[in-house]
Amino acid sequence: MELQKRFLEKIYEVTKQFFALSTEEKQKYARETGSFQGYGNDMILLDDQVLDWTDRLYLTTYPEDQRKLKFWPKVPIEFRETLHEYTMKQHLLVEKFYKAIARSLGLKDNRLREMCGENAAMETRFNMYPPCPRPGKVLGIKPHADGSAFTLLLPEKNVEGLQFFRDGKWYKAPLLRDKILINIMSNGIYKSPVHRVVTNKEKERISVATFCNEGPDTEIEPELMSEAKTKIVQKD
Ligand SMILES: O=C(O)CCC(=O)C(=O)O
Ligand SMILES: [Fe+2]
Repeated sequence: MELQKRFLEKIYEVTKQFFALSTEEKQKYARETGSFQGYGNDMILLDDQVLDWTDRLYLTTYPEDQRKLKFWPKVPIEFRETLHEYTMKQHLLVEKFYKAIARSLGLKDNRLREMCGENAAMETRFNMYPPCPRPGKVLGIKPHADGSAFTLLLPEKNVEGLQFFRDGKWYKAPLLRDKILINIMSNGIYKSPVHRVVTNKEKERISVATFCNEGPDTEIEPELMSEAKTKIVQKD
């Protein structure tokens, strides 16, 4: 447990150190037009688009042959190695998680894994929200539901900001210490929660979100959910 805690701290540490670099240094990993990977803010899709109050680094981490290392920071020196280790740990967790979800849906243990394929894809987004002079006017991230099958989120443990929407109201997510929060896929049974991040005047906030999806060329068949639903109904 102590080891796990130290490892999660290391992820925060390298993330913080990366965002603390000069803009010039960070720009070496800048996102290219039309690509999601790299350093930078939102893709600009509309003239009057409101930008999120955030600095981001977005990287494909799995399968390994999909990585674009030119966007992987060389500074801090431990960044790449830490992200690789984190990805491998997350991959093991994802395997276990697929099993647990399949079981909870009344499906065979390997059903989701088979469907999502060995090469389930993972992308990691490092978010840094700087202190904001007008917190009431600007959001760190606008309301959204993650498009991933599920998200492993390492939220900042000292600074609040994440909120979830439920029954017409926003609720603050409690601060989590050395824990990963899992947001689950969207389907008729598990709902993908709408969330946002608010800003504050005093403190920067960091989070690391890993989006997990079925592998390339894989589609999750809609029948799976009917299969699951039927089983759940039969169980009741
Ligand atoms: O910063 C957070 O706590 C949430 C980040 C998030 O929702 C995202 O990156 O999709
Ligand atoms: Fe999100």
